[in-house]
Amino acid sequence: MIHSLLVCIMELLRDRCPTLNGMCRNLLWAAKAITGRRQPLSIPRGPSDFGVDRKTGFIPSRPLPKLRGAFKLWEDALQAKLGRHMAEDYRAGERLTSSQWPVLDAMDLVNHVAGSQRAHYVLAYLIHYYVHSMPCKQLKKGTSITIPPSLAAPMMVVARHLRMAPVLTYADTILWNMEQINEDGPMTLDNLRTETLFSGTEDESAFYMSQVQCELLGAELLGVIADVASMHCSQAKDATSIALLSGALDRLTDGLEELDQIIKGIRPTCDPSVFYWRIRPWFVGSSEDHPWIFQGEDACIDLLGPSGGQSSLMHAVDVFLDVDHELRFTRSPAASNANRRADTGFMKRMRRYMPGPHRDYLQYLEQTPIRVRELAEEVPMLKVPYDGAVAALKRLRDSHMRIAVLYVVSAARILPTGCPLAMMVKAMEAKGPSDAGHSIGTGGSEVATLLKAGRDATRRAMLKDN
Ligand code: HEM
Repeated sequence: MIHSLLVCIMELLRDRCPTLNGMCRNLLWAAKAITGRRQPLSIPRGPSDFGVDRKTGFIPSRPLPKLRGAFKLWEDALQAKLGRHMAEDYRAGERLTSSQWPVLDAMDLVNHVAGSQRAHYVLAYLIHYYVHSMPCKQLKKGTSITIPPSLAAPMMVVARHLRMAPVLTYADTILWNMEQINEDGPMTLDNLRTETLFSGTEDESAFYMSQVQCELLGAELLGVIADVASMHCSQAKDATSIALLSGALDRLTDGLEELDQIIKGIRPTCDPSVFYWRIRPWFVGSSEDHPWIFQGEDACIDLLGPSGGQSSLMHAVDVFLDVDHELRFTRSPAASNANRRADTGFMKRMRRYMPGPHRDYLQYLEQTPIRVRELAEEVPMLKVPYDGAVAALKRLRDSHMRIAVLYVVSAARILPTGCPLAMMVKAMEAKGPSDAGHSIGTGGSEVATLLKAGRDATRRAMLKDN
């Protein structure tokens, strides 16, 4: 009885007094949990509980500190074999001697999130280096590649702890692969640089940094999304909230247009041929031709390479605008045959490569009471700003598709001469130039079909056709 009264008072306070909104919301959930009036999914939380920073978004608020003590062994290897010297090592045919290394107990790292993340990052780069610098003769089609226990065992421990795949991911290459130029300076683009490069080229750094730029800009978009997520349903249709939502959608549109400009700006700084032949081969994960085995561990399924499809930022925008990649809803214009043939589960699968808390954040956003698309269907004033944001996301996917076709499909047709890469180039040469529309991306997809399907799914979210 007292608890129910408490719930009523707090509902009243929350609706009447916006400044107490956050506090009341938390107390309400707790009170409802006690009274059983409504089963809460979890205590409501904010972005920071999921490792999302107000200023840097999914990028940590500071670069991950280097590992110390016994784990410095991995750091030193990364520094010596990879870093900016890796391309030369590769030419010299040097191999990581990790099979002679001790098997370190990574349980000592898991109490510290940044330590686990750093270990995942260092080990993932070392594992990809180990695999892709293997002498060609050992790599006949169908041969499996065994990752030695010194790399496999600690990687499995940290990957399980972080609830992400034990392989190089978007988090490793983009979110965690940076250092500050001036350590006392801010986490802004002009004070950051890439830490680890496979090819040692400026092109690779530019490829990573363009995505870092997207993620940093994305922090602002995540702020807009978080503000809407914290609104209460009963407020959603009052005049103030509609004006706020409309403003939020306009800000999202502007941000997506800026992301579009960043993607369009990649071309002068990253050469498509360098990307395709000298950078991308290092990203390849386990494949049917060369399945990876983590010595001493059960079989792993999540072992594809890094992909922009693993960017939690892009997923958050999709969730917010209710883009239906899986063709669950009947929307207009109807999905084409090519759309239906595409890998409609790709985006969902890519979530397994994200750090667990980032994936949880997406789930949290999916469960927030305000569904912007449904609201915009009901409230005429929201239709135009909602469609504007969807149109901006569609334009971004159009630009991205053009870039991906240029960098993957077209670049695959021109074989470079004298390229130093051993295993992957040989394997690619044996396969021959790709057919447009059938190039397989690092995420294992048919690139053009997949990206068109994503663009069309975005287009179908627009209300003016539905
Ligand atoms: C040279 C630059 C880029 C190239 C060559 C490129 C290439 C690709 C390719 C081939 C795919 C297909 C899936 C796969 O195989 O992994 C893909 C997917 C994706 N990429 Fe990129 N990408 C680039 C830049 C970016 C940037 C800057 C972002 C922004 C964060 C991004 C975000 C995405 C997303 C979200 C997907 C999933 C499909 C979709 O949402 O449409 N990419 N990219």
